Amino acid sequence: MIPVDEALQIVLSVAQKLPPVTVPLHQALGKVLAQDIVAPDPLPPYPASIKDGYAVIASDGPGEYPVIVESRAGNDGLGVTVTPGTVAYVTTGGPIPDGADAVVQVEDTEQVKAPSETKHVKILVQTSKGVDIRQVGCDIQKDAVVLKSGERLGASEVGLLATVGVTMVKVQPTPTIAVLSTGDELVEPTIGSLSRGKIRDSNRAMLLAAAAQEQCTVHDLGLVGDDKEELERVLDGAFSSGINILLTSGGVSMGDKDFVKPLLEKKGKVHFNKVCMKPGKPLTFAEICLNRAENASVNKVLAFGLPGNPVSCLVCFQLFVVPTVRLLAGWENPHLLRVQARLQQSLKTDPVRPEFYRATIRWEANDGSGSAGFVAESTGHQMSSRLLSMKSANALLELPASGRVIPAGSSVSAIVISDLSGTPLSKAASSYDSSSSSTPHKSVSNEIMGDGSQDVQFKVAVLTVSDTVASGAGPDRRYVVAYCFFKY
Ligand SMILES: Nc1nc2c(c(=O)[nH]1)N[C@H]1C(S)=C(S)[C@@H](COP(=O)(O)OP(=O)(O)OC[C@H]3O[C@@H](n4cnc5c(N)ncnc54)[C@H](O)[C@@H]3O)O[C@H]1N2
Ligand code: MOO
Repeated sequence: MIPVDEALQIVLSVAQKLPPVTVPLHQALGKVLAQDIVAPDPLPPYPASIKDGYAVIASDGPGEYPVIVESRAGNDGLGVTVTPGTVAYVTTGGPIPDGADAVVQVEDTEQVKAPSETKHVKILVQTSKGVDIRQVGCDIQKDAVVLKSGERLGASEVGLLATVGVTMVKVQPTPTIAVLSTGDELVEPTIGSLSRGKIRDSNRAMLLAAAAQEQCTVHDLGLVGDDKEELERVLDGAFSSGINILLTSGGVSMGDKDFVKPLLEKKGKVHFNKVCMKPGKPLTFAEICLNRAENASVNKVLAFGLPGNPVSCLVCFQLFVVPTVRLLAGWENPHLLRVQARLQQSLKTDPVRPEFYRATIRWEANDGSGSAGFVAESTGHQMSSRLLSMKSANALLELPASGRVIPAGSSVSAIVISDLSGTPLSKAASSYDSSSSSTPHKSVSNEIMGDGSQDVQFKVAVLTVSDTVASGAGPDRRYVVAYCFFKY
């Protein structure tokens, strides 16, 4: 049995970043950039109005002026010059016509009954040069590096790519993962009534979901019985199909039909086959090198023999496979986030194996120490067969092996295993006290959860409404909004 840190170090030293690929913008979300992105033009590309109002010459001061042109977002004011004693109507984002050097917002003006055909307006305030004008390049300068190789692309980064006109982008791909379950006791989840000795396969669906959550491309290799030849045939097929990672579940312990380990030994190099951890002791890791005839390049498959117990299986996925996926996908730091959390109840530790204890952590204004911090609540009985203990867990508490009891209130290291933005709110933060406020507002989360339904689905349509964009004169950032609704 090797320690967890050592095992993870081995895995990460064997794993290698995948070669970059070029993808269209809509496939870039969540990927790591493999090139610097330079702005080919400034933003705004022309001096633009910050307000709906009138472009003026500041030194003209308050008074009544003819409106010589209307420069809406788009190109309406092109070729017209504002001369002393005249103004131009402008809308937010619209180009400032030549000659004007400030904008007076509509609220500081008054419409004048037209003395002639030309519209007139009364400017009520004294402004000064540059007011309410975005100068060329004030948001992004021409030739500025807006994104650097190695940065991960979220919604705002996708928006920046769109802004600078990058529609094909070089990124690190995410790995392709194949998943299979082994065990004669397993039947497909579609089976309604179970015959004696049979259970439904939870791990394959779970691992496929977990891999998809990490943005991997997934291959379902199905269910394989405890049949060595059949298992070897499926493994061979998987290895030659161009996958980066193979995940098997079950068949890695000491049973007479645990064929995964001997087969991985036959196919490649097994780096370790037991890790000192609870749960997950029989975790096996192997490196399979394949010479692919077409280009003679060596293709490497990282194979994880995950334990069959569902909790052990998913804990090993989190602790070992997630950092591996991140490394392959080019993350600078592939390690999982750790925070400190205070125990809500005392916990007995294992005398031999460090334990990764399933817990729900949440932020409290007073974590019990008098200061703000995370508190950790147990998800209940920690048997490695009890997947319910994993259900609401957003952290794995790292409990060192000592056999002793860690008292409630102690601060322990918690490995974050899910997006903390979904973390339950503390009572104080989530409750809406109607007596203390006359505002009829309720938090959205309270409203959604109030009727007990968590399965609320939203359909979101995103539309850009802009003359500037429609005329091709400005960037369309609807991707930024659209991608905010993707889970990744
Ligand atoms: N003599 C020993 N026996 C065991 C040891 C040991 O050290 N010596 N280790 C135990 C530990 S710890 C674990 S964890 C399990 C892991 O065993 P395997 O990885 O070989 O898994 P199986 O024996 O195939 O299954 C274990 C358990 O999980 C259920 N299972 C398996 N696959 C699935 C699936 N896809 N979906 C749902 N449930 C699944 C299976 O029915 C068993 O109940 O070994 C201990 N034994
Ligand atoms: O090591 Mo096992 O995964 O405890 O049940």
